[in-house]
Amino acid sequence: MCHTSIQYIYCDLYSVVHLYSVDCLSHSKLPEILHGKLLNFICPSLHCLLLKLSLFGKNVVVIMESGNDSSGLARTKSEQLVESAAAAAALKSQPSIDSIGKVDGGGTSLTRKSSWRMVAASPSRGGGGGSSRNTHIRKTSSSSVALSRASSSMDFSFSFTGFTLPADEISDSKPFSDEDIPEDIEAGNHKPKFQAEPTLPIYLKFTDVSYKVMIKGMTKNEEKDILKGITGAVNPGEVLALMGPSGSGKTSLLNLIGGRLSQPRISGSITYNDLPYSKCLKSKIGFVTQDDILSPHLTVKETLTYAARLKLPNTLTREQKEKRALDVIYELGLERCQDTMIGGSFIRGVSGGERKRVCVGNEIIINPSLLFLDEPTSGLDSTTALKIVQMLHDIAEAGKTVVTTIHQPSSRLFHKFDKLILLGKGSLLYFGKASEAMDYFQHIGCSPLIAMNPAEFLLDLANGNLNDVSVPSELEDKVQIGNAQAETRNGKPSPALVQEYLVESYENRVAEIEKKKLLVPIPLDEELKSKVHCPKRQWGTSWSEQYSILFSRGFKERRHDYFSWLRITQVLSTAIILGLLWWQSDANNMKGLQDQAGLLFFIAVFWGFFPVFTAIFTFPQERAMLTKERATDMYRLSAYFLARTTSDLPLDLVLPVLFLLVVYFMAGLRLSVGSFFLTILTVFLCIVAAQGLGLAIGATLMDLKRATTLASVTVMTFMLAGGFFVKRVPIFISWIRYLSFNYHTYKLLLKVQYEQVAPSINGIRIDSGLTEVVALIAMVFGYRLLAYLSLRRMKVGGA
Ligand SMILES: Nc1ncnc2c1ncn2[C@@H]1O[C@H](COP(=O)(O)OP(=O)(O)OP(=O)(O)O)[C@@H](O)[C@H]1O
Repeated sequence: MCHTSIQYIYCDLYSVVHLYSVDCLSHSKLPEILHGKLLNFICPSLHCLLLKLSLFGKNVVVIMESGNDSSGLARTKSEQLVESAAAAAALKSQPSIDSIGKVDGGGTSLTRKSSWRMVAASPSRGGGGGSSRNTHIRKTSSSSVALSRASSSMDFSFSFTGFTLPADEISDSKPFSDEDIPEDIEAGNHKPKFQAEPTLPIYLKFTDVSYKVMIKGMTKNEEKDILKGITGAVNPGEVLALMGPSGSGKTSLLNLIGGRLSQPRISGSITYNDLPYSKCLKSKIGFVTQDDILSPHLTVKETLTYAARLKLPNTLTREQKEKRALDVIYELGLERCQDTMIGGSFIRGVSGGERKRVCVGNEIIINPSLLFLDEPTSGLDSTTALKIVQMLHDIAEAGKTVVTTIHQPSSRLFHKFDKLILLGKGSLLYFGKASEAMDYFQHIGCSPLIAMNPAEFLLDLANGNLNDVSVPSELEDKVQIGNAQAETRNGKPSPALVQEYLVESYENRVAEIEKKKLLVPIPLDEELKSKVHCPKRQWGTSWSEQYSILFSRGFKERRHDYFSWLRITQVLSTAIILGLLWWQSDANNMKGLQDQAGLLFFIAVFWGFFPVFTAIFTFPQERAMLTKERATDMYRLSAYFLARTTSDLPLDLVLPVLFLLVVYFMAGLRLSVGSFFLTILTVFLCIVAAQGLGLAIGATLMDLKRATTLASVTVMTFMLAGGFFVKRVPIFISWIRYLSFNYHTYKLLLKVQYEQVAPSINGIRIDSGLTEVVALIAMVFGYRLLAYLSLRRMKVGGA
C-alpha cells in the first residue's frame, strides 16, 4: 500500500550518507519500529535512530544507523531501509523532533549526542513523480557517492554536527540519479585490463605468529614481544586490512607475512598455498612500503618504464613492456603527470597521492598474485584515499590477494575491506570479516554510544579507551569492586584492563574456531599449489639486459649531476686559481721545480679527495631502493653494482679533462701531447681508485656519519703519507704510503713531468712507474670488490 511519497536521507553513524527516494511503503508495525529504534538508541546495544523534522514545510527524515547487532547482521541494508522508510512514513504524522523526544524521554540525549541540525528535501521532487524510479532503493556503494555528489550540488556540508543547507536552496535540491555518480569512483566502472590477466592464486595463512626483538640496553639486553600469537588468513579476491594504533605491530606483521623478515625470533607458521615461503615467491609478491621509495629525478613514465623493463619476463618484447607501463599509468590515472619528475624533499615533483600511486604502480606492473601495502593512504585526503582503496578492491576482484595496513580509515574506506585484523600492543583483538567487526564488539559488550566511524571506534578500543563506548559488565564489576589499578579517573576501566579483556574475549570466543578453519586444505590442485615453491630464483631479464637498463636508469637519474653548473664552476674556478698562482712556472730552476712539484701534489690530493666523498654517499643513499628492488629479485646485485659504478664514469672523465685543460697550460707544465695525456690518465686512475675507497667505506658502514668520519681520517692519512709533507718517515710506519693513492699519483705525475730532468725530486725517486700503476689498478678493483662483498652481506627482506 502506498502511504506517502517521501524523500529521506539515510545516514549511518560512520558518516556514510545516502539519499533515498521511496514512495511505496507498507509496514504493519510502524509504531513498534519507531519506539524500538528510539529506545534502542538510548540503550547502548541499539542501532537505529529516526528523526523527523518538519522544516520549511518539507517532510524530512534522517535515519542513522550505528552498526548492527546480531539480528541486524542477518538483514540486508535495503531491508533495513524499507523498515526505516516505513517508520519514516509513520513519522509524518508526528509534529516535531521534540515530540519524538517525549515518546521515550530520550529526546534530550538524542539531540545532545547527535545534534543533527537540519536535513531537508522536497517530497514533491524526490518522491512526487510516482515513477518507478522513486521506488528504487539504491545500493550502498553507489549511494555514498551519490550523497557526496548531491551534497556538493546542493551546497550543504555534512559532519557529525549535522548538515547545513542554505534555506533558499532547499527547495531546489535535486534528486540524484545514476548519471550523477562520478565515473572514477563508482565501483567497478574502471576495470584494469592487465590486472585481469590470470595469476597464480595464492592463499595466505598465518597461525600463532609471534615476533620478538632484542633491545640492547646499557647494562643488559631485553627481549621485547612485538607480535603475540597472531592468526589470520586471506584468500584471492579479498582485501585484508591490518588495523591498530601506532606501534601495535601492523608493519611488523605485514613484513612477516610478506616474507620480509627472516630472524630467529619468529615463531608460528606462515604458508602460501599451504607451503612455506620460497624465493620464487619474490616475483609473485608486490610490496608497497610505508615510505615512498622512488628516484626523485625520474619522471613518472620513466620510473614505471624502467620497472616494467626490469621486472617483466623476457617473453615480452621491449615495446610490450613499455606498453604495460603506459597501461599502468592509465589505470592509475597518472596520465596528466606522466612526464613530471617524481621529486623529493628538495625538488618539487608530483603530489603525495600521485607518488603513492606510482609506488603502487611499481608493484602491480608485474601483475602480482599477492600485494602487500603499508599505509597506502596515510597523508592523503579522503577522496584520494578512497580512490586508492577502490583500486585495491579492483585488484583483489581480479583474483589477487591484497593485504594492507591502514591507520585511520574513513567509514567509506572501512567498508571496502573484506577482512580485518585489529591489533593492540602486538596482540590480536579481532580477525574476521570487516563487516562483522562491530557486531563482534557489540557482542562482547562494547558498543558505541554516539555516532562513530567504525574505524575510530575500533582504534579507540584497541587503545583501551572506552570513552563514549559501553563498558562490558565484566569490566564494570571490576571497577565497582574498587580495584584502584583497574580504574581511571573518570570511573572507566584502565586501558590495560580493557586490552586484557579484549584479548581474552577473542582468545576465548573466536581464536580456536579461526585456527580450526585454517586447518582446512585450500581448494587448489597440487600442481597449482606447488607453483609457489621452486628451487631457483626467477629473474625477469638476462644479466646483460639488467646491466644496460640499470646503466641507462643510473645515467638518467644523475643527469642533473653531470651537468650541474655548480660542480663545473667549482672545478673550473679551482683550476683558474691554480693556474693564476702557478702562472707559467719554470721547471728549469730548482725553486720553480719545487713549486711545480707542489702543484702536482695538490692535483693528486684534489682528485683523490673529492671522489672519495662523493662516492661515500652512493650506497647509503640508495640503500632503501636497493633493498626494496632486491627483495623482489628485480635484478642481480652484480648487474646493479657494475651499472652503478660505471654510469658515473663519463662525468669522472669530463671534469678532470676540463680541469687539466685550464691548469696544465696556465701553469706551463711540460708541453708535449704524450705528457698531457699521461697526466690525464694518471689523474683518471687516481679518481677511480679514490672512488673505490669511498664506495667501500660507504657500503661497509652504510651510515653516512660514520662513513664520513672514517673517510676524513683515511684521506688525511693518505695525504700526509703522500710523500710531499714528510720526507723521512720512520720505518715502522713507512708502509702506509703504499696504501696511499695520493702517493702513487704524485709519483706518477712527477715521472711524467720530470723523468728527463732529474732522477729524483723532493726525495722521491723517479723509476719506471710500473709499481704505481699496478698499485692504483689494484686499488681500483680491490676497493670495489670490498664494496661489492659488503653489499652482498647486506640483508634484504626474505633473502
Ligand atoms: N627491530 C625492532 N627493534 C626494536 N623495536 C621494534 C623493532 N621492530 C618493531 N619494533 C617495535 O615494535 C612495535 C611495533 O612496530 P610496528 O612498526 O610494527 O608498528 P605499527 O603498528 O606499524 O606502527 P605505525 O602505525 O606507527 O607505523 C613498535 O613499538 C616498534 O618500536
